[in-house]
Amino acid sequence: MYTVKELFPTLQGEGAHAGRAAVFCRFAGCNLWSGREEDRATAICQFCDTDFVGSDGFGGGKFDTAISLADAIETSWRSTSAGPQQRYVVFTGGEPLLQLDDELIAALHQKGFAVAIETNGTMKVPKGVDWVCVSPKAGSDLIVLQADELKLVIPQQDHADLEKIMARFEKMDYRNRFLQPMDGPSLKSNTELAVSLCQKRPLWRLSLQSHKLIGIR
Ligand SMILES: C[S@@+](CC[C@H](N)C(=O)[O-])C[C@H]1O[C@@H](n2cnc3c(N)ncnc32)[C@H](O)[C@@H]1O
Ligand SMILES: Nc1nc2[nH]cc(C(=O)O)c2c(=O)[nH]1
Ligand code: SF4
Ligand SMILES: [Mg+2]
Repeated sequence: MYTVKELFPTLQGEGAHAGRAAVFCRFAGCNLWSGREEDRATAICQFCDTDFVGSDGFGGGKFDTAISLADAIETSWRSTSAGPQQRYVVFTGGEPLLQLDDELIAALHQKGFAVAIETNGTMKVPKGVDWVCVSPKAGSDLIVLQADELKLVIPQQDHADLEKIMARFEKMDYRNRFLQPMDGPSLKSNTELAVSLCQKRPLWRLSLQSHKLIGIR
């Protein structure tokens, strides 16, 4: 059984595939925060911008089988009149690796989808995922040390430590590196910080949450 908070067609807003048509499947639940506001201050991850509790969002629900969820993803893709080419599904959450399994990946490949994930990098990635975006969280144990894309939300700690952390990630095996300004009350100054760091360290590129800028999901 898979618990899905929401399922919707949109454009990937972030990172290397920004602008690409995709179905987003947001699984319920996360291992770094309960999702309840009263627990935020004591959570490992405290800056989350997402409601991933329950299954009551647009297109959400409980899916008994991999086939039934893959069918719903295909229906969502078709709902925008998109053709059969470049089928792309992004699993996010919450933490998608709590639920994504081989059977679901196989069912989507069968339908011609490329499978992407947005993960906090604390859980093993199943074989067969076509695009892995890791977004590490300070205070958690990062185990996904190789990926297509690293997306570091900044700042998560003292600015003095930030460049040291970036230097460490520069030596690791990530094919693309992004800085994404943390949304919240300091978004403007966080964006300025990200711009100046990308200029100073050109192994990094800026990732804006472009879906928020244009008011799409
Ligand atoms: C809601 S998370 C779900 C996937 C996974 N749990 C993770 O953290 O990567 C999706 C993406 O949004 C980013 N994100 C969460 N809160 C954010 C915020 N306040 N500002 C900018 N990015 C944020 C995460 O770092 C991650 O890259
Ligand atoms: N359009 C759009 N792009 C996204 N990229 C990552 C997202 C996420 O919440 O994981 C996200 C999202 O929620 N919407
Ligand atoms: S790890 Fe991801 S889903 Fe979980 S609380 Fe942090 S940003 Fe949100
Ligand atoms: Mg989001």
